[in-house]
Amino acid sequence: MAKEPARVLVTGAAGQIGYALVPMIARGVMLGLDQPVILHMLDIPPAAEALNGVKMELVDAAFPLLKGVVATTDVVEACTGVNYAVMVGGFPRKEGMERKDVMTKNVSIYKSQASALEKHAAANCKVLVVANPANTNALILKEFAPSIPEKNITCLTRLDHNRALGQISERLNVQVSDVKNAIIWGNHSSTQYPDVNHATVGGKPVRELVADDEWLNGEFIKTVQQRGAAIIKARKLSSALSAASSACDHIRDWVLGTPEGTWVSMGVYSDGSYNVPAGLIYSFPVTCANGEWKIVQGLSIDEFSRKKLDLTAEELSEEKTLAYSCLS
Ligand SMILES: NC(=O)c1ccc[n+]([C@@H]2O[C@H](COP(=O)([O-])OP(=O)(O)OC[C@H]3O[C@@H](n4cnc5c(N)ncnc54)[C@H](O)[C@@H]3O)[C@@H](O)[C@H]2O)c1
Ligand SMILES: O=C(O)C[C@H](O)C(=O)O
Repeated sequence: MAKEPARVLVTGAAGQIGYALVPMIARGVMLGLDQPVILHMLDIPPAAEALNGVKMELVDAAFPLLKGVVATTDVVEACTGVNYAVMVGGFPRKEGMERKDVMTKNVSIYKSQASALEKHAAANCKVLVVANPANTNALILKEFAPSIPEKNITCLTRLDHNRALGQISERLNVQVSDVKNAIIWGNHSSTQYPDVNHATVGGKPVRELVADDEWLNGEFIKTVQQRGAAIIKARKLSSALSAASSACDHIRDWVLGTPEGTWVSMGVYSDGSYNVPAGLIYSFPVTCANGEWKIVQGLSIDEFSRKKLDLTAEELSEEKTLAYSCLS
């Protein structure tokens, strides 16, 4: 029997990530090839015409899985009945800006959209925040939507995770699909810690295969941390196709499960695991089954890594304070 359509909200749908993301969702890349979808697309009034253009293209593409499109500038209409919410709406970082610079503009959006989601989304709606500062926007959304279970509110660090896999595959000249179990710890920012201490290729430790600790502890980390800025420098626009694709990876693995023996990175509400302060949205290694994520426990953390885990946690605590000061 055919499945009931799932309602998927994309905010900021007239923007560049939105434009890459909605056709992926309509093709089944996010929720599977047997899952019909109804897209709810939200943007702000100045983008209404462009949003309508995206809707026209979705109709023109005749996606078999797409059972309806709601394109609106009304946040209540956009949030009503949605099972998944991909929060992309906001102001992107431009060349020379740090993520903190977009804080003031973006956290207030997340406060007001939290209430709309809480009141109007379907019960058990799963939320993925993409817009920067992603971890802190997700935290604000969580705090201003207290009845949404905290396990349902996440942010995107899968792009950083995939970037780490990509860098290792290029360095070792192996298929990216053979590189497993990298970890992104912390903030989706330049303090994130891309950790390959537990990563493998064909079952062999990446650290042994690369055999160059200086590169792994230096250039590799920096490249992943700075990749967003490098894309902005090259394109004069921030990453979009890779962000959209990684958002699909994030939701797909969350809903359909991670493969046996594989973990991924997700920004989730910290429960204090690995001595990360509770009450932050922090990126951890997770496995997913039955629609729930679980932090991978028991990984060894050496002294080098400990410092990096703490540094990015400190930045997130500072962002939290700054976010609240922007809202008051
Ligand atoms: N977490 C990640 O890995 C990651 C990766 C890339 C980009 N990003 C972030 O994603 C966000 C979107 O990037 P983009 O390149 O698509 O930007 P964009 O400017 O092309 O699109 C953003 C869209 O959001 C809309 N918008 C603004 N305020 C809104 C509101 N209150 N409600 C609904 N929509 C609203 C804008 O009108 C615009 O259409 C940025 O914050 C960017 O920094 C995050
Ligand atoms: O770096 C940015 O501002 C854009 C995005 O977060 C990215 O990582 O590509």
